Amino acid sequence: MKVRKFKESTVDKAPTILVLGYFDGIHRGHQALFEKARDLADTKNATISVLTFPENPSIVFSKFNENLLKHLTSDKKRLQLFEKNGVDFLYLTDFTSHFAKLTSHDFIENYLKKLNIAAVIVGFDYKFGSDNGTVKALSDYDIYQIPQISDSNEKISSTRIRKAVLSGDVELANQLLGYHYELSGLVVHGEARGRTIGYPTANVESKDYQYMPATGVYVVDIEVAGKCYRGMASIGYNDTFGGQTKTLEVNIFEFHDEIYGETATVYFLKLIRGMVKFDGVEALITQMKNDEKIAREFV
Ligand SMILES: Cc1cc2nc3c(=O)[nH]c(=O)nc-3n(C[C@H](O)[C@H](O)[C@H](O)COP(=O)(O)O)c2cc1C
Ligand SMILES: Nc1ncnc2c1ncn2[C@@H]1O[C@H](COP(=O)(O)OP(=O)(O)O)[C@@H](O)[C@H]1O
Repeated sequence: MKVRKFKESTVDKAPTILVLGYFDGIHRGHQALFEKARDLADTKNATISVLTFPENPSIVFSKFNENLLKHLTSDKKRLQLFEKNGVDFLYLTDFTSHFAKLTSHDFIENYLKKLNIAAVIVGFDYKFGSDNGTVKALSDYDIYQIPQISDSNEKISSTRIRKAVLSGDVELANQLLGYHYELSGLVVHGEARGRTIGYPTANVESKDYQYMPATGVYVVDIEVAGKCYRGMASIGYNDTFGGQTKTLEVNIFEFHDEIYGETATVYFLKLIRGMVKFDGVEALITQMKNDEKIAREFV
């Protein structure tokens, strides 16, 4: 897959199936658009292109809050998902005040007409341009609008997945994403307490703007130095010890190595329970033994 800033001089000239949208998470609803794109690319002997934005368009329209910078995936994972879904060319354009003022007609003239389009694919609710143009504005193209995909009679959407992650329902998030919700980060030093209670934990600090699942204890898989292990994670303030900062920590099963400075990827599989402020360390250890049993048995 080639990733480019959208410019007339950088667009590929071969016939292409153009998929339009923002695609936070590239969830099962989004994946349906790419399935159609692959079908059409085969029959029309065309490439697949996506024209999208690196950041959330709401930044231009809404009062700022930090969540506007967050995504369901890291930038790296987002690229991997586009590639896995068959995208050949990813064209990025910044969603700015100037961009937001373009009408649907301007967008077609300045962007679509620069590409050699064999077909256009959009989602069921696609609107574009300052005039809120619909697919009718794209009727000069071979245009496909993909119907909404539901799960448990409810639309699959980035908003629904975001809510599931923030409430700790990572199983629902995973089911709607079609893959496991993940966070990557550097393994850093904590209080060096974990080893003294028989449960060393790799403290994972992410530099990506992503949603952190709700505080609690989770069954996870963790990838470190190219290998994947089962583990159990804690997200919280280590209330039992009066901790002040929120950490993501993973006790990794069948693992005995020093990994400070390594990059680890944590895949969230299931919420086990909420965080508890225990009266003493013994009660915490007893609870962690139980968490371990659940995490080891989870399939
Ligand atoms: C599976 C698991 C469950 C945990 N549950 C709790 C909990 O309920 N309450 C709590 O205060 N800390 C909990 N912790 C966090 C521990 O307090 C923390 O890992 C320990 O203090 C070590 O911290 P350190 O990495 O800074 O040395 C849990 C940690 C793990 C790995
Ligand atoms: N099974 C394991 N799970 C997690 N970390 C482990 C494990 N075995 C060894 N380690 C190492 O020990 C460190 C965690 O020990 P811990 O006492 O909790 O210290 P810290 O407070 O610095 O996290 C990890 O960062 C890692 O380098």
